[in-house]
Amino acid sequence: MMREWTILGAGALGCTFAALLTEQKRPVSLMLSDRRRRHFHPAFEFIALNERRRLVSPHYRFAEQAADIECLLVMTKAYQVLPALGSLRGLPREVPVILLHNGMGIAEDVAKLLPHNPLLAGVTSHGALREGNSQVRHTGKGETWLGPVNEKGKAFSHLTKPLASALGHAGWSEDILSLQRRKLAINAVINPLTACHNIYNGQLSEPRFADVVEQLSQEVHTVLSALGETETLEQYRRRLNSVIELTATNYSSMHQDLAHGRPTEIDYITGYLLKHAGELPVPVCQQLYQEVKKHEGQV
Ligand SMILES: NC(=O)C1=CN([C@@H]2O[C@H](COP(=O)(O)OP(=O)(O)OC[C@H]3O[C@@H](n4cnc5c(N)ncnc54)[C@H](OP(=O)(O)O)[C@@H]3O)[C@@H](O)[C@H]2O)C=CC1
Ligand SMILES: CC(C)(CO)C(=O)C(=O)O
Repeated sequence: MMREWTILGAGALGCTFAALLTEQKRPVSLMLSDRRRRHFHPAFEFIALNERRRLVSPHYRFAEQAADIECLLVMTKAYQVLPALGSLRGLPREVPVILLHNGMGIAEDVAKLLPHNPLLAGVTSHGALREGNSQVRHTGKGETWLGPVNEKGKAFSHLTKPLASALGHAGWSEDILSLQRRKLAINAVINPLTACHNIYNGQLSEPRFADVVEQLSQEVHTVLSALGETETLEQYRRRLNSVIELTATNYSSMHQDLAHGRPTEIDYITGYLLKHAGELPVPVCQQLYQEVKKHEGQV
């Protein structure tokens, strides 16, 4: 039986996944927030990497239709995950729930909220941008990894198959926590620095940022190592530099969030590190956290 994918969070990434899944004739529905109830477009325009444009018309659902969900991909911002899932009364307990947001620390609360559901997490390096109310651009193709958060989640590795054919790549990792930490390690340097200094990612390679990038990388690496991460500082530095190079002309998501007056995901990136630092000194993380919070408060 072909399972219908329900995507909770019809934003840049959610619409991009919906467009790529429908292209493979996979049944998809987009679950919209309450505020869209009165004004949603029946279709959105998807601009593919090759500039080809097409209209995508998935099924639309609202929270009260949670009982019909077969497989749930959660693609809201990190701070929206718990309120969004909390409104899904009647979600069947056998439905797998896959969390695809940036940052960490939410899966633990979701496990308490939905103790019976198979719970999975994922990381993706696809890029997507909203260009208007009903227009979404796919900006970069990347890898997507899923893995189990709880015991029941372990039975769902087969979900990577339809995702791989739609997205170009999807893999399964029993240690998804490690992949999330590695993504967080990148975001914890690039995102707050680019947001606070109002620069694009590539500018972090300029000599004026060398010291702060180095100090911040060491702090991030120390905290994540204490949490069990095995990547060496040297391997991490190389990975970070390569992401800075590959995304040199991008504005990071945190930069864009601040620039558009939206809340950021800082609590689940730098905030997660601060929460787990214990006695470890993390002065640069602390300072950047406060600075981003201050900017958020001003918007
Ligand atoms: N965009 C990208 O390139 C990438 C994003 N990510 C991560 O993926 C996540 C999503 O990012 P992105 O798509 O850019 O974010 P967006 O802000 O574009 O999308 C989030 C969507 O979630 C919706 N939403 C919020 N609350 C609810 C709710 N209660 N019920 C239903 N829908 C809800 C919002 O709806 P509304 O507009 O109505 O408020 C919005 O459409 C983030 O964690 C991001 O860091 C990861 C890799 C790449
Ligand atoms: C990798 C990076 C930093 C690319 O901009 C990103 O994931 C983000 O902006 O959130």
